[in-house]
Amino acid sequence: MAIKHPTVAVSAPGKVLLAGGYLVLDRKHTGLVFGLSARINVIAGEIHTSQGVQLNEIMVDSPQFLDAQWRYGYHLAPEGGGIKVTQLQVGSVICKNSFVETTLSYALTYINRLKSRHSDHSLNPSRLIVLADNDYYSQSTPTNGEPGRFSKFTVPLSGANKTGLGSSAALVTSLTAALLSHYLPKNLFDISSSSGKRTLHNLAQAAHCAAQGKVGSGFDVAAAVYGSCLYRRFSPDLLSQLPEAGSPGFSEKLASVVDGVVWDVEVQTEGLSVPAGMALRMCDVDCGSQTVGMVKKVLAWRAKDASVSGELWDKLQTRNETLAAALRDGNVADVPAAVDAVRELIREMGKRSDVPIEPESQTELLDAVSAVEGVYGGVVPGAGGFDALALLMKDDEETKGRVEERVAKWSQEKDSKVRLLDVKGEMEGVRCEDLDIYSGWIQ
Ligand SMILES: Nc1ncnc2c1ncn2[C@@H]1O[C@H](COP(=O)(O)OP(=O)(O)OP(=O)(O)O)[C@@H](O)[C@H]1O
Ligand SMILES: C[C@@](O)(CCOP(=O)(O)O)CC(=O)O
Repeated sequence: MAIKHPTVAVSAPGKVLLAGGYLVLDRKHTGLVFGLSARINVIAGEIHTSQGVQLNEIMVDSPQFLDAQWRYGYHLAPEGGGIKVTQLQVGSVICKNSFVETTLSYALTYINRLKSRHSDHSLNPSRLIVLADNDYYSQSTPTNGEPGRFSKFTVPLSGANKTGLGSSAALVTSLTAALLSHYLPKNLFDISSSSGKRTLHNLAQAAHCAAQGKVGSGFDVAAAVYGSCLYRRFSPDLLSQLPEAGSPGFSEKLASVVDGVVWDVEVQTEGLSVPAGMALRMCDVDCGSQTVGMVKKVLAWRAKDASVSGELWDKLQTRNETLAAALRDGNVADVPAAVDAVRELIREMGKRSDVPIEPESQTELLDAVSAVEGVYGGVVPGAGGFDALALLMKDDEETKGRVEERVAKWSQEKDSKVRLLDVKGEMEGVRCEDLDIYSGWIQ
């Protein structure tokens, strides 16, 4: 008899790298990573088929967007290749979602291996629904009617302008967590336990790297699993022996990477927080400019000018740690100077590598917003560039109002669109959710 799998919902937060961009790519250094209140939610349930109908299908829906349904058939690949998923054509066009597809192959392969070791070979069809908080996409993206927590957009996912909050990492993490929670009994996977989080982290990192076609530092997946933390990356070699999903031996190698080896990643959730009464908030800057290849260029400079760049990175690491300590220890008065000290070296790194990490327009904007009463300072987060700011400010409506006014004035004067998002820094990582939150979205 087929086992009934429960309908479950999980959510994982977005991220911001407040300090440690580029440095965090090197295990020698750490990053100040914050989880965000904007979450990607995934609800997993069974597909009920008519009696006698046998189908192996997984359906993933992102009902906030047009044409955002991805359907896959699945089968056991030969020679230990694990579960191979193949996208099914719905209608006349086939629209791919590599993050969804790769996550399904990775998670289902892992689940199937664990289940068969416990003499349970059922991998029933399932349906997954993805719901993303509104701040992941720019307001310029048209919506249908009054936006609730989950807006309905009038465009496909590819037409929505992202705000850079790490949607792919939060998606891969919550999709993996939803699949594990749906298919596995609690004694084999429990999202609230530390071993459950470790399994989820390792599996989601592997799937995310495969889907994006490169091994980054992984701070975004760590934020999605663990929330805010001081982060030291894993050695990239850990993932280098993994063959392509579906190829011979994939299943065993994946299990060994997830459970068989000790990861050298360090995630200190006690290492980072914001003082009571302070909030970390984000601004979306929509000025139409784009910078590609920033990481490549900074790393090329790091290698070429090793002694100068090494000294600069060490100094910046110390300043980042000073900022983390001021925040963690609640030394509010020390925060503005600590932020400025970090920014000074970020600008130097930008100048020396010839990369617009904190370009002049962002320097001006940061200085203008930092002068607003109640703002302790701000940075260009992550890789930097033109499109976002992270601000540390008083967590009250008056300060929020003043910042909104300042950025509105800036937008008018400079002909660029700057907007304070609703999202805030949050400590908690992945979690189970009550199904009630999603009424209207799940039938
Ligand atoms: N709501 C969603 N439903 C389904 N897939 C999604 C959703 N949101 C994001 N994705 C997947 O994540 C991809 C976007 O990932 P990408 O790494 O480009 O952006 P990001 O993670 O938001 O950006 P950044 O790393 O700059 O923060 C989409 O192409 C899609 O595959
Ligand atoms: C430049 C880098 O250190 C940070 C990129 O951060 P973001 O995607 O700009 O938030 C790259 C990485 O850590 O993978």
